[in-house]
Amino acid sequence: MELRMAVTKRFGAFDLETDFTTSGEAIGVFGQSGSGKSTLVSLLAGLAQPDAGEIWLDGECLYSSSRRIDLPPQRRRVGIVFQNACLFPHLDVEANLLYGYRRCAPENRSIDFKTLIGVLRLEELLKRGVNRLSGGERQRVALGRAILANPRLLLMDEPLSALDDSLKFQIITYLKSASEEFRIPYLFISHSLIEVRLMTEKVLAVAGGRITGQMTPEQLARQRMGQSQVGYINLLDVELKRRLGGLYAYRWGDTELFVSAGDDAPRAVFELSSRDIILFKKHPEAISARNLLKCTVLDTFPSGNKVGVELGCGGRKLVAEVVVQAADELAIQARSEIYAVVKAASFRRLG
Ligand SMILES: Nc1ncnc2c1ncn2[C@@H]1O[C@H](COP(=O)(O)OP(=O)(O)OP(=O)(O)O)[C@@H](O)[C@H]1O
Repeated sequence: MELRMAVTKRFGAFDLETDFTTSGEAIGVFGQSGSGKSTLVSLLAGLAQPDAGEIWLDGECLYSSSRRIDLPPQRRRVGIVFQNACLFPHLDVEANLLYGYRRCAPENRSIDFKTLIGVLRLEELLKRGVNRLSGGERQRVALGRAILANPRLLLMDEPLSALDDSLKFQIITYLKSASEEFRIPYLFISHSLIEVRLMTEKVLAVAGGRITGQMTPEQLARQRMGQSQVGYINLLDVELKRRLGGLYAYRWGDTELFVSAGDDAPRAVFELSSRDIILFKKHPEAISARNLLKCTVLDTFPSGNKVGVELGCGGRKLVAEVVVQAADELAIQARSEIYAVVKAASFRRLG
């Protein structure tokens, strides 16, 4: 997918002005509340009109003020999933889904209904009224309806914001697998850095109605680490090995991690703040913390008044942070060996 948006739009005191080109299959739009993310979505989908400029999607002009082009929403082939599923309350799940098909020109109806309901696990819900669905089920139906219209681009505008944390991370799996299965690229709009890191491979950062940069989610996370209350959040994808009394042992790359907040699910994602990792130059003796990880320093980078330390650990990476004096005392530099110590209680389960 290739998108170019060079547009201006003024709403009272707020003015949006963008001039960017981006390409990819999983792109994030990240910014604080009021930065202009939803305005971008509306302009791209044709729900609002720019004051001036041009919008191009995959080589087709959707909007041009100078050439007087303004394709109506249904001809843009851009699907949207909003924060609140916006389903038709008087229709059941199946009828809501089939509405997506009706929005699609017959020559573009290439999404197989059965495959879709399989991917989104909606088989059992087809005859249910949408008012009797949970928040997560409603979002799966909204996603299915948008996909059945076979859009060339799916806009997901804060699709997880209205969901509980535990549900959010289940829905992420559906969003990603449906987009991959049906090869539909997406723009994922969110003010949550964690969501953007889990969902996208490239991010457009938005602030005050401007695109302030394009970067990888990892670069964005490091950029924001210094200003964040919680430092850098490591995301660890783990597999359950065994239970040990009150602890759970997980495989993370080639490393075994001991976690107190585990459960019996075979796979999980845990968060670990860079501030909960203590670094030792030498192997410490007799410690109460359950995780002692032998690491190699891969990189160091400034982060506010601290130093970010990227560690290689059993084939995976972790980011820790230390104050400048500690970095000097420990002589932390690329390729040096170091021990990272983490308490079993420092991991927080996502989902
Ligand atoms: N239809 C409108 N009329 C007047 N002002 C609007 C309209 N739509 C958006 N705005 C204003 O434009 C600015 C950007 O809003 P927008 O919804 O795009 O931000 P956002 O980044 O999506 O925020 P949020 O994450 O809270 O949804 C806000 O100041 C908002 O009040």
